[in-house]
Amino acid sequence: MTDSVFDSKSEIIENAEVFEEDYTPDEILCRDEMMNEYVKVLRPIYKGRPPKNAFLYGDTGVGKTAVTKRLTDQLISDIKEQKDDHTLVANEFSIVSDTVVLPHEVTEDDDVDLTIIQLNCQNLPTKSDTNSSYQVAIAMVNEMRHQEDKIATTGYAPQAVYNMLYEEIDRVGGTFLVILDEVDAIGSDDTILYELPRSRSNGDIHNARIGVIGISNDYTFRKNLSPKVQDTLCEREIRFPAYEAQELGDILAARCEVGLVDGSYSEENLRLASALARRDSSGSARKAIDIIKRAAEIAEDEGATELKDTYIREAHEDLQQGDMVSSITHQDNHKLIALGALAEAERLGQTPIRTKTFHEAYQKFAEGTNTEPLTLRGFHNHLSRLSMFGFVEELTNNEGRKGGRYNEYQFSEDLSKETVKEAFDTMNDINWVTIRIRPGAEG
Ligand SMILES: Nc1ncnc2c1ncn2[C@@H]1O[C@H](COP(=O)(O)OP(=O)(O)OP(=O)(O)O)[C@@H](O)[C@H]1O
Repeated sequence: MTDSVFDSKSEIIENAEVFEEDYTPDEILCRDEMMNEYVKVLRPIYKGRPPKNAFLYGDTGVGKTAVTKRLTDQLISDIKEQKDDHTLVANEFSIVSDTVVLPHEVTEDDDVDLTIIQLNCQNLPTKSDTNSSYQVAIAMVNEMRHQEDKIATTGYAPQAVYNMLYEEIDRVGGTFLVILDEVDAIGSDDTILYELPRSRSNGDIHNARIGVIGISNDYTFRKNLSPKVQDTLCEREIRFPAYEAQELGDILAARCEVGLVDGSYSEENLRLASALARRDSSGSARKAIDIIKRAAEIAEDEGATELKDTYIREAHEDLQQGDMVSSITHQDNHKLIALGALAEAERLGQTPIRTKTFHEAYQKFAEGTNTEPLTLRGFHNHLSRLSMFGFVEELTNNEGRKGGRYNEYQFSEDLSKETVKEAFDTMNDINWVTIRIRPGAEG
């Protein structure tokens, strides 16, 4: 037996893969209704009829991707089975980063050729609003080309890219299912979403039929789509509601049964993890699974052979902290600078801090980051948002005639100056500034 420092004294995690993001569970629980709807969308493909378009929406972690993966896998295997007296040729596509291409199945029976291309629009090379449809088209062209024929992500006229895309689609032929995950990331230029479903009726392609499935957790995106896209893409809509705590418990129980050592956890542990996930993520299975995974790791580090509620609470706090860091990094520069200035104020023992002093601290921090500071009024708008988002707490004081009414600010219970600093440390485009604050700027 080896005696390694990397070994833990106890083992609770039996199969770590089942807690990874790309794991496909054996069974999708609590989503029967959505699966039934989804099957109706995919059924024409199985039957060799023209594919349908659909739009799936629901908050993060509610099973949109898991259900999609499960049903497309099943579609491929059922088509294979249906045609098992024909020759199947797996057409190898290379995989560009963050995109998944399921194998292209070519049967001798032309009407069931199926190519599934799945792209995560968030991971495309540019986030610029004006050309994301263009980037989707380029990514699709590259999915269908061999390494040496792939095209660059810039430099082509949009029409030239669409022509290449149609050429590739026609070359491969058959039925295409294009799944665009996080489709809202394509922004306001939704050209690709009406180009693709209409390409056959517009005479751009002749040998293929295309169905498009858009997946999003941004409800406003659907509303803002151009009417012609709404008509096609949203032909069918499938809404994925948040999971209830009980449903999260069922999903966790199934996951832990394969992932954790028998007898190392209790129903109560799972109930707590589900309740915490339900509370702060409005029902994300991903959150519930992450809590259990982290809690099991903490338990192993502690040398424990069983999960305890304290580990689950600790895991939850760790993850909250991570979520906080990432939501800070998504704020604009003025809000970041305001948070940095508040962290500095707290370090100097100046919190809660009055508005004018806070504004002065913000100005100093802004100067140190080479940012043009906002006036008190503009700054105040950002403060209101920070307090609305739950980063900052606004305290209203009333000292009557003597002192009047005034506001003071401090970090909310969920945020600390260390977390703000940690968030700054992860960002390359803004630096931390050490400032001095003149107390009593309010006069
Ligand atoms: N009904 C379910 N049964 C089993 N596991 C599930 C279920 N729903 C979600 N999961 C698991 O929860 C995690 C998140 O699910 P999924 O990726 O499908 O969410 P999503 O709705 O696509 O989220 P996002 O919008 O953030 O991409 C995955 O590990 C997935 O396997």
